[in-house]
Amino acid sequence: MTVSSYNPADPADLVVSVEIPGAAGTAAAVDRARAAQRAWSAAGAAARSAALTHAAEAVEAHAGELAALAVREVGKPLAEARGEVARTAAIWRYYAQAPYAPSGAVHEPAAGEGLLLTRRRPYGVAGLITPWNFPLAIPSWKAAPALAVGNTVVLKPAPEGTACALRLAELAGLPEGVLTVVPGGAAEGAALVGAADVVSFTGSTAVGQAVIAAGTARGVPVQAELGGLNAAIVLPDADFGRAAADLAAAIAGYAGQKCTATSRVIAIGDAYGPLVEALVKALAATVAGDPGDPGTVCGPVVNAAALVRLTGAIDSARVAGAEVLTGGGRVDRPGWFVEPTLLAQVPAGHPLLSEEFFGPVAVVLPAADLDEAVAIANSTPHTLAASVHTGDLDAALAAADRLDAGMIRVNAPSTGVDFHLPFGGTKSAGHGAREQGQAVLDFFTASRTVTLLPAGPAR
Ligand SMILES: NC(=O)C1=CN([C@@H]2O[C@H](COP(=O)(O)OP(=O)(O)OC[C@H]3O[C@@H](n4cnc5c(N)ncnc54)[C@H](OP(=O)(O)O)[C@@H]3O)[C@@H](O)[C@H]2O)C=CC1
Ligand SMILES: O=C(O)CCC(=O)C(=O)O
Repeated sequence: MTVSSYNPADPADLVVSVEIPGAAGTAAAVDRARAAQRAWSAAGAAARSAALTHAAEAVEAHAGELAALAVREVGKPLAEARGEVARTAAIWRYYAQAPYAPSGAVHEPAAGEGLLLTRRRPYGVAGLITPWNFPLAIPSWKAAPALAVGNTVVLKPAPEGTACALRLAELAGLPEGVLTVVPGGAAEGAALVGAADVVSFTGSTAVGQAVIAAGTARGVPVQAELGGLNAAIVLPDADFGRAAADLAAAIAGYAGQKCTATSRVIAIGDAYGPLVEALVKALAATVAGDPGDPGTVCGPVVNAAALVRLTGAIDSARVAGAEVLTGGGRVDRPGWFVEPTLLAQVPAGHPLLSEEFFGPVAVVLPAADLDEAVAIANSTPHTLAASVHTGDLDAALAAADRLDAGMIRVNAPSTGVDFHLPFGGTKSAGHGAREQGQAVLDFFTASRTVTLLPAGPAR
């Protein structure tokens, strides 16, 4: 059996087709990773740091090639693909410092002599299941911290991002068994969850819940970053031109295929009219088309199924009485392209208001005041990211305090978060420890408490 990926802008272009190992082959890859783990952990901080630095340098040295591969394999517009490559190198460099970070603390005993130590130890093999939308950065922000603290890694990328993951691992050039890519689909993913010592997943809510259940039943730690139904709140005092530019980027950048993309725009009071006018203009002016063109903002969606799902949702909303303010159809060119789209008056109960669609499509909703806007934003289990647009810092902080979203950006697109801070959502948007930053180093290690008493005869 094989897995293949195709160019979303030119579906006749087969990017890669590789053999997949099946469940047994995946379990064998985990065994090999487990055999390599002791030496990797024992190699010491300097060796692991040097290996991660080498990975960063290799990514930088092949930046143009990797960006072109992301354009071709997942349809990421060139400017964003270049940004993702730079972010990928920065992630490996950032975690190259982690092996030198303190791995615990020293405490005084509650009574008597001795020493109490806490020490973080690697679990063994980290099983990583990654999506196609950040085919270089997400594998890196899971693998680099897992490796830094002494785990070895088996990575199962989404089929659509297979070539990117394979090339990334090749360039990283880590010792045999330390970073293994297992191409494949659900069988390989499930086998990895069934064998790894710690599991990190990013993808859809439905698959994530299956991964959480399977990993938790085995008693291994599971971290899952799942879908978002992200809200942007615009107050009447906002600069509508600036807010519209930020929102258009968050709705249509990379065709809305980011878990942090904005899909609900909530305009408070008098903001509604001018904001809608500015946003329609900004979305209509968004450059949609060839992802290889450096000026393109909105490329194709990832595959034919995504195209059908998105155009079907827009059509069904229209039939149910929604108004299409801009876009609403396919971009007139071969490939899987959807126009940047804004809808108003989407009736309550329509799936666009409750499900992650992962496309360049948003709905605009009115709210009487900040209380109502926050209530609308929080009225979903998929609370990952949010943005607030206002010149009133007090209002922004009040909103940030009350929004359920795990990541809130003020006067900025909801997308584009920093890699050195905790990343994740609340409710159904996330499970387990946060990704990224220093927080994830705890996730990839188990704490040991060690009590040391003086040797010799009892005193
Ligand atoms: N939060 C985010 O960043 C992302 C969210 N998504 C959301 O998910 C939707 C579907 O995208 P998709 O890429 O198919 O993501 P999925 O979550 O459906 O799949 C992710 C990966 O998990 C594999 N898998 C399927 N079943 C299992 C299982 N039981 N155990 C372990 N692994 C399994 C899939 O294999 P196979 O492909 O063979 O099913 C795939 O490789 C998108 O439209 C979007 O809404 C997608 C990407 C990122
Ligand atoms: O918006 C970002 O910077 C990151 C988005 C992301 O991690 C995702 O879509 O999975």
